[in-house]
Amino acid sequence: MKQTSTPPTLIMIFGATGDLAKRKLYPSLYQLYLKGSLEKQFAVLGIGRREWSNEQFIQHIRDSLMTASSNHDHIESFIEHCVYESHDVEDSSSYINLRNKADELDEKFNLQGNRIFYLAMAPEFFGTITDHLKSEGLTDNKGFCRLVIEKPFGHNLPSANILNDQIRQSFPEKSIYRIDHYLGKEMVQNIEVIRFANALFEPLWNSRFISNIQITSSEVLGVEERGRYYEKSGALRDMVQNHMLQMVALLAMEPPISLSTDEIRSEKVRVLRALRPVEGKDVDDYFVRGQYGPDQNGEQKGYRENSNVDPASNTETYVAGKVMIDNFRWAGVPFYIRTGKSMTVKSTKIVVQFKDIPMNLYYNKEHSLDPNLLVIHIQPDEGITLHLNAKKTAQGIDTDSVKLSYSASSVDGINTPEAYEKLLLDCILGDATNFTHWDEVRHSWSFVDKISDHWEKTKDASFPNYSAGTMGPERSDWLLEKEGFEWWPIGELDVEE
Ligand SMILES: NC(=O)C1=CN([C@@H]2O[C@H](COP(=O)(O)OP(=O)(O)OC[C@H]3O[C@@H](n4cnc5c(N)ncnc54)[C@H](OP(=O)(O)O)[C@@H]3O)[C@@H](O)[C@H]2O)C=CC1
Ligand SMILES: O=C1O[C@H](COP(=O)(O)O)[C@@H](O)[C@H](O)[C@H]1O
Repeated sequence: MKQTSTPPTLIMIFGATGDLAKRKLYPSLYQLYLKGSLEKQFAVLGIGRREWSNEQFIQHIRDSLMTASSNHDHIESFIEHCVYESHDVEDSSSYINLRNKADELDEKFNLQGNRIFYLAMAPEFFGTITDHLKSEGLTDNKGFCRLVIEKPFGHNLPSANILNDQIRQSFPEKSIYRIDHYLGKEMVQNIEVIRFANALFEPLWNSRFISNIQITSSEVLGVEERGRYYEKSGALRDMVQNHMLQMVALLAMEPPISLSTDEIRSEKVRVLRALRPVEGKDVDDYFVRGQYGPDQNGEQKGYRENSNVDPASNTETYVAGKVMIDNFRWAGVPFYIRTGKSMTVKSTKIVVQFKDIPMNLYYNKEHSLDPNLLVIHIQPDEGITLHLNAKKTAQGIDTDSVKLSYSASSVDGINTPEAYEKLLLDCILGDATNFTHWDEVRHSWSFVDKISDHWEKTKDASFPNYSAGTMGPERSDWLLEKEGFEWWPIGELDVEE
């Protein structure tokens, strides 16, 4: 089935031999190709350091697609559009070869000079690459030039600032597509629709009716082979600065006056500007950090036992926090967030807990009323569930909790597209709505830096403080308990199909 058709495009992937390209980018491009979203006029120019022949590259893509896709029928025609160029991004002299190759592909596939430069490489190379793309004339083409940048965008605000200044020398903000793959997830995109397309929710979406919002993104996997990266990052920079705060912004923003990229972004920025800064000793009241140790049976190893990890590492693999938004709508409503590695379940869920009704007519000693909840299931299940109270089917007026569920996969009957597929398509179409603007990045770092500054000054002597395979350190329960709340057990809230 043909989706939206796209303009002719050359997609230059820097880091074409790497993990991200193999696991996400080629399968996503192939899916777009299968759906007819890539016209015949497209080409992929893969760039890596290793000296591969074109045949080796094509075999690499074939392997990736054979594993990732269940439809192998069009692999051979797809890879006819893929070409490899060995190139060290630090070698200024070889950009001229790249330019020639890009021009050749332009002509061969009639790409009308449209180019996307996808930087799927370590961030230390981003600035060098963009400098050279401009100085060697790769951006002097007659079509559009877009730059896709992978995370992490800097390590803190000062480094993000430097990086931003550098890439802005070569690309204007409107041509920069900073990836946050959570913004490509179906149910993250659905947050806006649930809020703004339902008369039922929007009038209640404020501090008068909502008592707290909980966002959990838990992973079962540990840090595995990514110790080198993770040691410098930790959960706060890896997940909170980007994905978690983006979800907070989408949940908390005011209705935009239109669905244009600029209007949505500016509402998100206003939320990020309103985040209550947490610094110094206050960090210990608002945030909890954790690091996993081995599990009770010794089957799963602890974080400190991973390769490229300091055996006395102070890096957090878990963060829970209370985020306050100091504006009129959200005064006094805590947004609790938590994310971590090596936890019990792989799950991302948002639980919106409504305030209790003013007087419970149905209260008796045996049972109290459950609060109304709206659960937004981001992954692995996708959908929404509304938890209500209704009369028990029996004599009397006893109440029971009931759930109204919508499961995206069972209703729509299709697998939702992978986040990267949607984001690549958006980029080819020139829609930057689901990418992060510099202002969002700037405010997120500013919030997160104050927390990491405090943590860097103070070692956590209790690390490791949760066992692999559990829901994090006990102190994260205290964070809610002291305010009369508790984490909703996300493992038990699955959407009912
Ligand atoms: N992997 C993932 O799931 C995710 C990755 N990311 C981000 O994506 C980016 C890439 O990650 P990932 O694919 O895992 O990294 P890899 O280490 O697997 O790949 C790195 C790539 O960079 C290339 N490279 C390194 N140095 C040079 C150089 N001097 N000149 C040319 N090419 C070079 C490598 O080429 P060669 O091997 O030929 O030397 C390789 O293709 C990172 O920013 C990461 O943070 C973000 C989210 C998820
Ligand atoms: O960006 C990242 O996200 C993944 C989690 O993504 P998900 O789509 O599987 O929820 C995380 O594992 C990784 O550490 C982080 O860099």
